[in-house]
Amino acid sequence: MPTDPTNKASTAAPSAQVQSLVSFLEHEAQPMIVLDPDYNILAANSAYRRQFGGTGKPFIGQKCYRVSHHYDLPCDQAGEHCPMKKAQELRGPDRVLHIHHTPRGPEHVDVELRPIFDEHGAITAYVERLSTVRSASAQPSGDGLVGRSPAFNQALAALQRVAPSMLPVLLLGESGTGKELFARAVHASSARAGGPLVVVDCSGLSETLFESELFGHEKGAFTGAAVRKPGLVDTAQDGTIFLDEIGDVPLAMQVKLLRLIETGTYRRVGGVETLHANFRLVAATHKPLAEMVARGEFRQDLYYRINAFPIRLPPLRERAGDIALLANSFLARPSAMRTVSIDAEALAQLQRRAWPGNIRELRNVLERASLFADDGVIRVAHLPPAPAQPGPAAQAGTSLPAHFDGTRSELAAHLGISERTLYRRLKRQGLA
Ligand SMILES: Nc1ncnc2c1ncn2[C@@H]1O[C@H](COP(=O)(O)OP(=O)(O)OP(=O)(O)O)[C@@H](O)[C@H]1O
Repeated sequence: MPTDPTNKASTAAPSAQVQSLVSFLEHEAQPMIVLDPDYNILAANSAYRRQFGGTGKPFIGQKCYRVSHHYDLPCDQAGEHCPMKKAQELRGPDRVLHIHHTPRGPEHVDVELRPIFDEHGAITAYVERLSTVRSASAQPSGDGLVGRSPAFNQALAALQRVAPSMLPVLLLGESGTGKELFARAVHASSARAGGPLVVVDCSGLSETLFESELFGHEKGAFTGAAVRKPGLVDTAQDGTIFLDEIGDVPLAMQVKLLRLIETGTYRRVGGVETLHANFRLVAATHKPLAEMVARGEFRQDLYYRINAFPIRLPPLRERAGDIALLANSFLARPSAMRTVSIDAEALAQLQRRAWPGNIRELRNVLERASLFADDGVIRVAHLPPAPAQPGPAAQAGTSLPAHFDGTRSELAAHLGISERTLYRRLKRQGLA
């Protein structure tokens, strides 16, 4: 196999078995390396050399944990999951999501390791296949999901597993934790990425409105139905439907939703024809659905259907390690009118806050602070005063001010919550 001379280092000559493996892997489209059982990289195929080999540093003969992580110890001794350890124990393949150093900076990489056995059943080598994860960024990025903390990586690893399947996904997380962004990433990482993604906000929709929005209606189905209207299920053919705040679907509608999911069929309002749906379901809620089932507020059968693959999205306070990365991402957004940075003291203060409004609140605080940063640097003085740490009850539902002079969207921005969430809360308090 032709190897880059700069990447050669002294290592034992690979066995004939490993040599034939290497030539077999050379023209695989995905980056692959061959490792000995002592973590040494024996060979890399051309796709690996192209994608990961451009640092100018040698990697053949080097330890995999040095090259990919700049660690001096194997991953498991550095507090991470080591797929080689696991593959050795299982005597089979293991897969893990890691952040690797690459010529482009840190990147999320999906790593799969397979052991290679000799005729006596001993492991002689491992083949590692690497796929760069495109649905999230481990360095500041102008758009999409960013994050690299263990709590974020866990949710991302789950997303990577489920996205290519047709399984329904349930995203569970507080307001502003990125449920919609995750739903978009599930769609974009699936085989349906070329199809539509239809977002349905289930909160604030009455039963009849929900039904006609979802299933559409025939001409004359009800007063005002002057023409036949296709429903969101029609629009989502060959794509994904994202049911946001599924916990708000009225009980009577839950039966129809269940039938749609179970049989893949539905009828327009006022129609007799049975239509066939073809969509992948992603649902989200900030509500404790299991408790709602116990209280009879949510149908158990529907819950089991949608809960096939739950992913918990961590609140920002559980991923404070991502605050600098998120802040630098928001400050680098193309919407920013000029380049603004944040000083270390202001950043440290942001890292100590509780963030009941999660990432949305962080984004709003930074946008506001940018307007005060006349010399292009956000300092502590530009941040809104840190609110007293709220108790758990207050955290569950940011309390609304008694009086506010401004529009609904200004009030939402002021509270660091979405307009949708504000509407829900106003409704709950009988104000909407
Ligand atoms: N991991 C992330 N990286 C970058 N931006 C993020 C991330 N997660 C969320 N955001 C941003 O935070 C804001 C809130 O995200 P999103 O609307 O997806 O949250 P949500 O959980 O659906 O909120 P709600 O329940 O209130 O509708 C958006 O501006 C989104 O772009």
